[in-house]
Amino acid sequence: MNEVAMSGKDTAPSGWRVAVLGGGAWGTALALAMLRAGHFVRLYARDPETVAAIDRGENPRYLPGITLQPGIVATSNIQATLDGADCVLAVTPAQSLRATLAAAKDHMPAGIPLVLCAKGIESETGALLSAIVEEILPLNPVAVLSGPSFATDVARGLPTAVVVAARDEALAADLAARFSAENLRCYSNDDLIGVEIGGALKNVFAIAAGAVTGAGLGASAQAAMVTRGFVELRRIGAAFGARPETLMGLSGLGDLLLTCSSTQSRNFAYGLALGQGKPLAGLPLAEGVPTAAIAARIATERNIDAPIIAAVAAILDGTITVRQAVTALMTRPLKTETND
Ligand SMILES: NC(=O)C1=CN([C@@H]2O[C@H](COP(=O)(O)OP(=O)(O)OC[C@H]3O[C@@H](n4cnc5c(N)ncnc54)[C@H](O)[C@@H]3O)[C@@H](O)[C@H]2O)C=CC1
Ligand SMILES: O=C(CO)COP(=O)(O)O
Repeated sequence: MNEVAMSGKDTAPSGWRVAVLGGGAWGTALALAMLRAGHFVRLYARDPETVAAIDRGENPRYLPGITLQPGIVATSNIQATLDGADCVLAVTPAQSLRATLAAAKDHMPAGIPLVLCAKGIESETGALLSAIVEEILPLNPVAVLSGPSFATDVARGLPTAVVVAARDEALAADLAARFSAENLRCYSNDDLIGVEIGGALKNVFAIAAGAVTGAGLGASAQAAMVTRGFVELRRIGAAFGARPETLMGLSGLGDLLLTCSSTQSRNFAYGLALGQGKPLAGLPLAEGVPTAAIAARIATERNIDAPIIAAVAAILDGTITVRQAVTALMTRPLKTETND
């Protein structure tokens, strides 16, 4: 039976014209969240079938079983989506962000905020997604929305807390206030890089957590991996200038807690299949796959000790098995517990 997405705020949509780029699970869920927060929502999906489905009030490919509340204006015309927008949410996968922004560039109203909702690092260049926005759209302030938030939970209107970050504290606070609704609580943060890195790297450890579970290594191994993984996340974050306390928050620790413990996470599910030796072809998007390889390269280049990230990258490129990775991690020279 279909479950009707709940409506949060009762306010008439006197709000912003919000343009959502991306008609997948997260783009559609955020479009619903923006409707509930009182905004007018246009959504760009490149696939006409997705547009037709959203017009019918569903997105069965990406959000099966969820009925969309009316109000999302979907189109495959990116210019029409962006025309007159007050704010843009970029919700295509990290490795597609550059292409999405290139398509948006000529139609982007100057000065309006671009809110990154994808989680990853560009695998070819090692660029953070915010750097790609600043390169392609230098006239648009960049913000990031991140934190523990499964698209299906948000689409169903279940209580969720996220963080909205921008370098300009006032912009972050304004966006957080405008995006919040009864069941979406948005905190603000001026540590753009910290919030971005937390979301990008947690996916790598979600894959590792899934692999540990899939290989039947036990709950103790799982806890050890997530804890030591969090140390690696903070080391890489520090190298990019993230504030340590940011990574203790929703984007970072919060998202690790969620995605390292739930088969609802596509990254965890990907790792689970890896650990069980099951086929990987055809699995849904797992952003941690391309990000693991580039994060491992960044760690090597910057001389950051990140053995779990290196192990995930090596498992994914087929150099070692999950079992071999675990043996290598367990037999590293003993050392003092350093947590930074
Ligand atoms: N699904 C979730 O629960 C959450 C996802 N995210 C992040 O949001 C991002 C998107 O994820 P999902 O929407 O879940 O993925 P998805 O796989 O459900 O959908 C991705 C959508 O992007 C479209 N797309 C891909 N390349 C494109 C391009 N070049 N131009 C236009 N459209 C393109 C696809 O056609 C598809 O509609 C990822 O970085 C993910 O980590 C963040 C929080 C929650
Ligand atoms: O980022 C997410 C929840 O915060 C979604 O995680 P997955 O992409 O692993 O499903």
